[in-house]
Order: sequence, then structure tokens, then C-alpha cells
Amino acid sequence: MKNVTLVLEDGTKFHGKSFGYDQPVAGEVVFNTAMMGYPESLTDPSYAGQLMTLTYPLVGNYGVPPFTVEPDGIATFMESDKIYASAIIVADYSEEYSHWNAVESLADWLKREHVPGITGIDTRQLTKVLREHGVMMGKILFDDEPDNIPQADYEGVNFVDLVSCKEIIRYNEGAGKKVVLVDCGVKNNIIRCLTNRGVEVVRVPWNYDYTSMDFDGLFLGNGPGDPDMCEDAVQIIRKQMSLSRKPICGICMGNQLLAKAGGATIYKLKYGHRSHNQPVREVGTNKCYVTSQNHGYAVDAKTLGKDWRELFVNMNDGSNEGVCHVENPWFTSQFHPEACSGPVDTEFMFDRFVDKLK
Ligand SMILES: NC(=O)CC[C@H](N)C(=O)O
Repeated sequence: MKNVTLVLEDGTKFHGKSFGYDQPVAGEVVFNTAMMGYPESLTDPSYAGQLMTLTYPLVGNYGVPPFTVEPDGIATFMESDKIYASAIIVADYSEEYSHWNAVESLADWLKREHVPGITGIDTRQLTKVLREHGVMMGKILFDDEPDNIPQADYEGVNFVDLVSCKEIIRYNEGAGKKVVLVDCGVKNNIIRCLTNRGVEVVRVPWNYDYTSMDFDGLFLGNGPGDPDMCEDAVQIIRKQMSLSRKPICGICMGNQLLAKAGGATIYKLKYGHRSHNQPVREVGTNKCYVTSQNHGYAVDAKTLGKDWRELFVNMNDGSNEGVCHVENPWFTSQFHPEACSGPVDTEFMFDRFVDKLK
């Protein structure tokens, strides 16, 4: 195992060992406090451009599931077709693994996909630094090589364009109600949650103009990076809202894009929400849900358009967790009701949406 150093933008250094692909890398350093779910998180396209730190200390002990594909072309156990995170940072990589569904080790998977992984990092201390300073850019450097990689850019990069599908993909063709799914970097479980409810899904590229297509509802998926880079998608949503009252639902990036289309502005959170235990209250009720999250930006609820209101609020920091239109069936969540990984308490969001299609 080669010696490596994680160098943060402010000069803070953490020393560790490489257990993945031996290659220096730069990106936005973020932390996730979930206790499990590394196969799902690594393949979540929303992690593109990020070095993913896990605070749970023991990682790798349940290995990696196989990349089998279902008849509709979707991976059975993964959230997309490859690893999207730029690297993984852990405290204690477990070389031994054991799980009924594991076919390889995390190290072998990272090497095969050319993704760096480092271990021996005090990830809880690293997280404290990120929480105090705010999210930072960083580099993983090999101690026996000079630092010859540029610092990465995060803000100002259109990651959605890099990860979105390039052509229309159809699932459950002819099944019944037809849903246009805007792919900003959509996770497979959003597609599964829709097709399992008997709807046809037409997955379109993030900037595709679907407004003249024949469909029953619009679904705006998750995706990486700054939502302000997705102005084209916002314009198309606005056009759709001016044409019809068809149901619209959105998740994460989808919340941000719909809120933007309704007039709201977005800001960057100090250090993002990435975990399985974010408490969220449904506005106007005493119902609190435990949710899975992965986002670095948030909707500024004070700027919501006049016919819009907050649907969910984060009980830790009061940030927005979803919006809805006061009259039309347009509603979203900032959290991930599809979970994968994480709690499934809020899967009812898909039921609410499919119900509205009728
Ligand atoms: N998972 C997502 O869709 C994240 C949305 C956006 N990229 C953010 O970080 O806030």
C-alpha cells in the first residue's frame, strides 16, 4: 500500500494509505455519515467530482455486489452503470469481506474502475475540519510523486451535462400512464420506484424539450453539481408549467430545479447533508420522517414564487426539504424518498405522484 496525503485547500493534511487505484486526484471533499451503503453511494451520479469521506470507521467489510443487469437494462444492485465519485476516503478499510451477495472486495472494484481509495484517515477529525471551515476542495497525492495535478473546479462546472443520458431510454413500454423522467444523473432506484408502480418511464436528457411529447406526468431526478448550471432545464420546466397542469414531482436536484422554475434562488450549504438520518418535518403537520440525503445546495425558501410554499423542512438546520404549488399537483423533496441506501420511510412520495396521474 502506497503512502498518500490528503491535502485540503486550506493546507490541512491527513496521511494515509492507498487501497484503491493508485492515482492522484482532486475534487470537492465532502463527508457522509451513513453507516453503510458504499456501493450505492459510489455509483450515485450526484457524487461526480467529489472525494467522498465516510465517517463510519469500518468500510469494506461487506464487499461489493455483482453488476448484474435486469431485463430493462438497469443494474440490479447499483445506482448506475459505474462509480461516479472521484475517490473514497475511509478510516479503516476492511480487507476481509463477508456478505451473501458480495462477489469482490471494495479495493478490487475501485482498482477495476480506476478510482482512488484511501484508508488510515481520521475521517471524524476531517469531518470536524469541514464542518468548521465549510466544504473544501482537496487533493489526494502520492508521497513518492511530486504534486503535479491541478486543483479541480467544482462550482461553475456543468456536471449534469457530463452524467445525463444522451438519448431517450424507455422502461415498461406500454404499461399505462407515461412519465417523462428528466435525467440530470438519475439514480436507478428512482426508475425502479416508478416502474414498480406500473408506469411507463421515458427517460430524457437533462436539456431535452419534452413539452410537445405525449405524457401524463413529469419527474425531475437527482444530479450532481450546482443547479444554477442547469438553466436550460429550468426554462423547459417553466414552459411545461405554462402549457399544462400535469403532475410534476422532483427529487433533490429536481426540487432545486422546480423551485427555480417557480422563481426561487439557490444557495450553497456550508457543508451539505449526506447521511441516512436527516429529520424532516412535513409543513403543517407534526409528522417527522427520517430521510436519506446527498446534497450540497439548498432552495432559499424566502425566495419562493408567490404561488409556492414549503412542503418539508429540515429539523436540524431549518433548510428547505421540498416545495409545492398551492393549486397545481407540483411537489418535490430535497431528500431521497427512493433511499438506496437509507431509510424507506418516505417512499410514499412516489405513491402520491402516481396517484395524481390518474
Ligand atoms: N443528489 C442531488 O440531486 C444533489 C443536487 C445538487 N447537486 C446538490 O448538491 O445540492
